Amino acid sequence: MASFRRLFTLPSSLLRANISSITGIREGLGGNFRSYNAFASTEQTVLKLDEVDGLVLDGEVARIRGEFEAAKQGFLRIPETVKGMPKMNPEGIYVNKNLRLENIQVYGFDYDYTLAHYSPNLHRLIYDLAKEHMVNEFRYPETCLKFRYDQTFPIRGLHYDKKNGCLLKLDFFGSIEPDGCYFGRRKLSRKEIEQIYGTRHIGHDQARGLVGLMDFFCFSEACLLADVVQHFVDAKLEFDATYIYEDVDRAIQHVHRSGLVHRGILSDPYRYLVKNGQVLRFLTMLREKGKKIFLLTNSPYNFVDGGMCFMLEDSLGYRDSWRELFDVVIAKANKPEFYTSEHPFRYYDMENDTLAFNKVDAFLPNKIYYHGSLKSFLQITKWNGPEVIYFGDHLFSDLRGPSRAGWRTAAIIHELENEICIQNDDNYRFEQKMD
Ligand SMILES: Nc1nc2c(ncn2[C@@H]2O[C@H](COP(=O)(O)O)[C@@H](O)[C@H]2O)c(=O)[nH]1
Ligand SMILES: [Mg+2]
Repeated sequence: MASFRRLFTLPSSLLRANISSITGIREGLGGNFRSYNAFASTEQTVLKLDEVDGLVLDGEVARIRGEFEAAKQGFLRIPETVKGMPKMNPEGIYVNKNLRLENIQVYGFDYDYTLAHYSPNLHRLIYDLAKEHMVNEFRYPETCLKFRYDQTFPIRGLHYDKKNGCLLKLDFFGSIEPDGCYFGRRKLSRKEIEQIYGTRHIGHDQARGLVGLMDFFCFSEACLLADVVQHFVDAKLEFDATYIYEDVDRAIQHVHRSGLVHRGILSDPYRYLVKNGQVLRFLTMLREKGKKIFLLTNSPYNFVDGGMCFMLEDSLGYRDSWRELFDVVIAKANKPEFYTSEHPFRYYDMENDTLAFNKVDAFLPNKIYYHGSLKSFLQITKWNGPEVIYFGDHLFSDLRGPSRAGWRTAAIIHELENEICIQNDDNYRFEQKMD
């Protein structure tokens, strides 16, 4: 209805006339117009107006009808123009720089949220594990166990303000979005935002107290931060927003570093992992075209192996064959430091779950390597920056670091699919047209 209203820019006099007339008719004619919708049935309303003696003068009715017809014609013209605008493919690949794929000889992939995709159940798992850790290890009140992950709450790219305890959505220029400031689970009004921050713009000093929650894994953290703040607010207890951040962050780190989350995912892969047959088709096609392929992930090997076997089990011949798709597999790479450090690679012994001590000066097929650095990677592979493209989801770990190294990058932006669907929707397009 909102879009219809916007599109249908009736002159205010007409609107006023209609609304008051409808009221009059309702009162006067009892139930005749009970199901009236002020906008959907405007024409009907106007047609009836001149039949109601004494309510509106004939001249006024003619004027209203004229204005209505003009507005209606304007409305009818718009779809034709808008219809001509091409719709975008939500599953498409979009470029912001020219890229000749024939010049790309090497394809690199991140693992989590790039090759492997997860259901929202994963956020719930991380949230629950971290919450339990805070209660069991940091002695947060047992009532915190009642917290439930709310998948409608977080989005990517929020900032937590360690000084004030607010979650912020900043725009491109570093200003707080009007609807984008939450204290606990409560959205703050513009006035409240101004009381805390002075203006909507975040200055240098304030920015120092912000921590970015940049990737998909951070959804759980954002929600848990908000819920813990809300807990203290509800309990009318004083709290330090920095300590809340530190506790939540430590709990989240524990969940990842201890491998709790990885074991949780592999214990019930159907619940967490999303199978996608196109991945294998794409990798196979690259191999057939003679491209080199590498996997560079921060995840531990066993976790990646379990996930890849699960995702490709229906299409691959035998269990371990996914590794044959890759020329090089690097796990626990410690991105983004990988791009700037000088760490050597270590050979990972899959059988014994141990790391070898000897120097790595070649990548052998079907072997796994840990840690390392971009510098060693380039020395060993001799792959040139511009002939490499790296696919990833994380702004710093997968996009900024590699770009600085001269690689081409491809960002996996899940949100775009939904954004494009919204932008393709006629309601949205009509609204834009009228603004
Ligand atoms: N220690 C932390 N590990 C984290 C955190 N968030 C995610 N992760 C882990 O990183 C990898 C992501 O790997 P990639 O394939 O996308 O490079 C995955 O194993 C996560 O469990 C964190 O905040 N701290
Ligand atoms: Mg990733």
